[in-house]
Amino acid sequence: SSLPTSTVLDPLFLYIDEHQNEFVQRLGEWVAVKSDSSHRVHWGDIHRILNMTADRIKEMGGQVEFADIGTQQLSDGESLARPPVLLAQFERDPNKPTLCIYGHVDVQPAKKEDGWATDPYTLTELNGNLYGRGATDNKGPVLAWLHAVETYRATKQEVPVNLKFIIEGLEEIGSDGLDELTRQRNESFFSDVDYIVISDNVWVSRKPALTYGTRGSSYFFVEVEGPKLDLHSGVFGGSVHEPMTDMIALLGSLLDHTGKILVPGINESVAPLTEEEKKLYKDIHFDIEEMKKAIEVKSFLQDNKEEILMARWRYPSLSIHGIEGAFSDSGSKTVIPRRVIGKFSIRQVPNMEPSVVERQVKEHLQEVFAKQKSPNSLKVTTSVSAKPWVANLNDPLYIAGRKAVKLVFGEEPELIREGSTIPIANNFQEVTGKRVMMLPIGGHDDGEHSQNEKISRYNFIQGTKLFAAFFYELSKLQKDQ
Ligand SMILES: NCC(=O)N[C@@H](Cc1c[nH]cn1)C(=O)O
Ligand SMILES: [Zn+2]
Ligand SMILES: [Zn+2]
Repeated sequence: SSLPTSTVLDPLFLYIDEHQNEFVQRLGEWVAVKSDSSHRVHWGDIHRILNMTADRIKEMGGQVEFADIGTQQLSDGESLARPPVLLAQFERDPNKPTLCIYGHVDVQPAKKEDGWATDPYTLTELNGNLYGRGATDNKGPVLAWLHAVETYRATKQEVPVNLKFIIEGLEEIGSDGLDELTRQRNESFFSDVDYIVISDNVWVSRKPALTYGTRGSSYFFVEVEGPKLDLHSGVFGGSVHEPMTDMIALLGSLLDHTGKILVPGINESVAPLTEEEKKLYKDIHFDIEEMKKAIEVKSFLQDNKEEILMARWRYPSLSIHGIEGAFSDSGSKTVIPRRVIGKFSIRQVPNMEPSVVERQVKEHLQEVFAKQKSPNSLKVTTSVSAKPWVANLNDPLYIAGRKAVKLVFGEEPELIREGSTIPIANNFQEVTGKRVMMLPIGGHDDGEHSQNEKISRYNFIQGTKLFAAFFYELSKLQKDQ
């Protein structure tokens, strides 16, 4: 509309402020659903949260479809039907641009005994923060989008863009099946989409941000199998090749104490740093001391802000996550585990190619294992295989994002990248050819994947306003062109 901005947005912002307790309550209902995708026992809860999402969309007049995405091969050898992907759309006006919003409603695992201060599945408000698994990753932001739509409807204003939603339940384990669905629906669901926006990451400081890059990821399982049963270390220690000893040699060969990946070929494929790119890091707000305090570490692997951010965003990293089968309870069991599975992942950046990285890692591990001269068996498998994503910052989508941030937060957004992975981001951009932007609302200290994950009430509510303002700015973009 040609109405002044404040005439359109003020009633929306007022509604959001006045209904914030309902919005928080709804987030509580969503957080209470244990939709942890890492284990099949919780997949029923993924179906439940997808149904709850569909119900909200239907209540607001949207049409929903549950798209089948096949079966998942599980680590125990069985296969299981994947929870479907929720595709939704609202009434279409050919004169409006079409925005497709992607999000996920599955979560990382969480147990109170991992060290949470509150029950992870009971949303708990403390000092302005809403604690609970999925509060920021990614139930809070998905709900904020839906609340932005609700706000337009409740204040009797037309949503100024056509809206589509893609909501999935397997993001945290790599979004398997969604790439294929994207290809299948490229000529149908995606054909009239102009823009794709994702809000599944966090700011890097107290300043709001727009995100133009994410790292890719490959996840590795290294299995070493030896004796038929676990053995007594007093009887067999010193006379058998222990699977765990092989495992330590394998995992210990992957990176050095500076964080440098030692797998041959990996670092050589990283895109060189240009002077222009280097400049982008200078003005980013990132307080090293505050971050050290927040996560209680004495130092980082790098010494200055630019190097820390580059290590997070534009260089690869390798993290070792765990060893399945290793004795990990408290106490002092004197066992030789018969079979152990090491788990690690490599975050990837332009111009790395996951399939090449996976081959390089397998060859490296086989070489190290051969030197062990062990009779045990080695098996290396992979999952996730997600490419990095980088957008063009000059895309008009970023102009609308900038304006919306300015309207709600009164300041320019920081232009940032993200160290974590949205597996489908690159796929959306490459397969559909549509413009993709990330518009985060989570705070820099939200602790995604950690104990005590949270989103602040401020970010959740201002984030809802940001999304409402973004619809408006996106529609103006088209008219101004
Ligand atoms: N908020 C995005 C996110 O946390 N994504 C996961 C995706 C992933 C990568 N490997 C397995 N899952 C992440 O860990 O980055
Ligand atoms: Zn996420
Ligand atoms: Zn996540």
